[in-house]
Amino acid sequence: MSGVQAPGSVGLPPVRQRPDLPVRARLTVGSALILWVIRPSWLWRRELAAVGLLVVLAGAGWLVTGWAGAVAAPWGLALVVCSVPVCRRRAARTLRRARLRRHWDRACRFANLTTVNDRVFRIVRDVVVPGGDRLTVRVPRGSTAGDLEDAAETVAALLSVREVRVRRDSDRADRAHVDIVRRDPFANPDDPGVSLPIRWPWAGGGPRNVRDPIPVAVDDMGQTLTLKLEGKNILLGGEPEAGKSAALSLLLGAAALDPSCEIWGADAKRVELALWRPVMNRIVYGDMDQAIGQAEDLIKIMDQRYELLESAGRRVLTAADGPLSLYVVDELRFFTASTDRKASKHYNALAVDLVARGRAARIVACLATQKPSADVVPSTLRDLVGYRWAMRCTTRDVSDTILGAGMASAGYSAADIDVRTRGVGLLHAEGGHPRLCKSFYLSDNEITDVVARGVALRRLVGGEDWV
Ligand SMILES: Nc1ncnc2c1ncn2[C@@H]1O[C@H](COP(=O)(O)OP(=O)(O)OP(=O)(O)O)[C@@H](O)[C@H]1O
Repeated sequence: MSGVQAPGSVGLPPVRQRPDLPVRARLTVGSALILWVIRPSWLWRRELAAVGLLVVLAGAGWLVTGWAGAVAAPWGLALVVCSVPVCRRRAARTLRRARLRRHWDRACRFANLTTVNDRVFRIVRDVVVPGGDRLTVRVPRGSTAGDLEDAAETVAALLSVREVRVRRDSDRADRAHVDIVRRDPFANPDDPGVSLPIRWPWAGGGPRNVRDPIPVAVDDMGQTLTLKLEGKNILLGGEPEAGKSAALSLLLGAAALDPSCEIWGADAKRVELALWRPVMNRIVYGDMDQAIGQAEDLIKIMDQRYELLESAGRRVLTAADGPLSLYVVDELRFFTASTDRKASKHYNALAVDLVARGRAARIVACLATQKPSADVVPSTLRDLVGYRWAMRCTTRDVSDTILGAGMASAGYSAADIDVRTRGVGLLHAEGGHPRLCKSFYLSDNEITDVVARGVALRRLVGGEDWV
């Protein structure tokens, strides 16, 4: 029998063998019962309770009407549970949950995660999400969330799932959050070559406040991800057709639905922002001089806002001081690395200034580019951006230029994204870790509808005297 314990026979002998402890424990009848009968049965308690209930019913039926009742009573209950949808769902959920806990227990034991007292990471909460299961587990005494994180790959193999992710609870060291990723929620089982669009939750609603968290994507566990634009800038990169413009259109949609928001755009390809034109304050296409003029005008507005702050003796602009200005650039490369090098140098200096000083002046830059290399996105510009969103990239290096150096080696590479799942990328917000997600999608018809509502809202509000 394996198991060791310090001298003395009080308490439960450890099941896991610890070679550094010299004395083998003597299993008493009580401790053997706990280890080999009570604890394993506890994991089957729901099933045992169900069987017990059926046996009691059969006994009661036998007492009342004999054998006919003994057969009819348990079958009757089973029939009721199966035919009433609420009962059926509850029973299925309970059995599924019990099975998950048994599999989890067994995986932890095989992954050598038991403590010397035969304890494992205990599930305290489990939620079924589209990508699999999201658990909160209690860390047993003597272990840390890091132990589970180190064994995540072993646990994933034991559970036969795609991936197991572990995150320590930020408030409690004895709690960890575990994502059991069972399937790819972005895959289209009917036609893997077609990326199924996910409808944007704000597509059909009324006016919005652009300062609220904007839903932009769904992560691979089915959770909605939001971005708060105020005080931030965003850089989107990825190979052609990866879904950058589709992601940008969500930010444009949010801005369009907030009549107090100003939208400025620069679109080298003309067609990407064309649909948004009716709600835009100013748009330039592939013209360097116009793009420079537009950036200079935005800088003038920024300076005016800082002057307003200075004269008011304040440091923070509020919504009452003026609109939030969204500066959207689709295909940044055209402006930052054009054939006219002098003009591009000038534009780069303006763009860096806008991104660096614009945040406090309520100017938010959203920059999209196919090629985020150093010659296209000056590193000074890239380092100032709070949100980085890497759609599928051709190489790990390109992915790193968007997300930050070392991210690919840390396991976050947009080059690993399936080429068929358009709109899937890694979204990295300051202070967090990149999250695999798929952006919501606005079809051309939906964009037209959002724009029409944006125009109507602007007409309603009209006549405001902003700085
Ligand atoms: N979130 C999404 N859901 C479903 N399909 C998407 C999604 N995002 C993009 N797509 C599909 O991918 C196509 C290309 O998207 P998009 O134009 O946004 O790519 P892009 O990266 O801007 O391309 P380019 O760099 O050539 O401008 C879209 O027409 C659409 O069919």
